[in-house]
Amino acid sequence: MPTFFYKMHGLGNDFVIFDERPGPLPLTPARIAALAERRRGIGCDQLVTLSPATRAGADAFVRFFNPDGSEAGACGNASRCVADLLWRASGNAHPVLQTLAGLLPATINAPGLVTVDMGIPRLGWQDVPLAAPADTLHLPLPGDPAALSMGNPHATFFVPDFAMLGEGEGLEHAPLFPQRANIGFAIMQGPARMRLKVHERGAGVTEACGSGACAAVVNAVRRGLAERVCDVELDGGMLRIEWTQDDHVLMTGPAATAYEGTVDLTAYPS
Ligand SMILES: N[C@H](CCC[C@H](N)C(=O)O)C(=O)O
Repeated sequence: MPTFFYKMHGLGNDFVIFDERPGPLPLTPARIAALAERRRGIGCDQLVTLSPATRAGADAFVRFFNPDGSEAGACGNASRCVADLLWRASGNAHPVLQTLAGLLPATINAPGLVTVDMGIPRLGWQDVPLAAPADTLHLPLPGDPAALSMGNPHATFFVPDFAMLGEGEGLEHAPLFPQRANIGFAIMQGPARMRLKVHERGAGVTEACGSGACAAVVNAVRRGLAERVCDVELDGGMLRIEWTQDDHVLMTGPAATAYEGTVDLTAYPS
């Protein structure tokens, strides 16, 4: 029985998206991992599902799964893609995504150019979360990172170059991060621009990380390194991030459909 899916990406951070609003699909962590695998499966950085919204005002309940089968509370690039998908289906240029991180209002600025309100950054050590009390602006780790949650855990290292990138795997699993963490490496290029690479939790280094860009800008502002509106250059392209005066993080960038297809889910291990 073929199951329809969308293959989309935000700056090369790519997604397989299943719409379960008509009915639930037999997706298990093992099957998600198999579908995300780039040789024997479809291949993606995250697998995304849409389900019927359970909160008033939301258009869909959106869940994000890493290639290792773990679930993430937020995914910025996929949120832009889902907003674009919802708009194309409904004509509503202001879709609202229900996620584990909360309700995310989106705006379709133009076809393929989307702003998502990623919500309020959580700055407390218990919010990230960390394994023990700590100043989230200066974690007790070599390299002195800052940390926060955008609904998923992020640590940001402010660095002169990307020599530390290979340490991302070990840092993701540091004991300080009981739920692991996404590890960002940011090179400031002025108060309104940074270059960022992210080793993503459960996925490794990706071409772009939307929630990581949000986290990096908020952490840079907290450190006095950036203004509240900052352009973030990732390997896959540019995002514009604004940490508003009322504490919301707005992320603006592209969303693209690569192709649509069908897959026999039962052909994959459950
Ligand atoms: N790997 C992340 C989820 C995907 C985040 C990234 N693709 C984005 O655009 O925000 C985590 O486990 O928290």
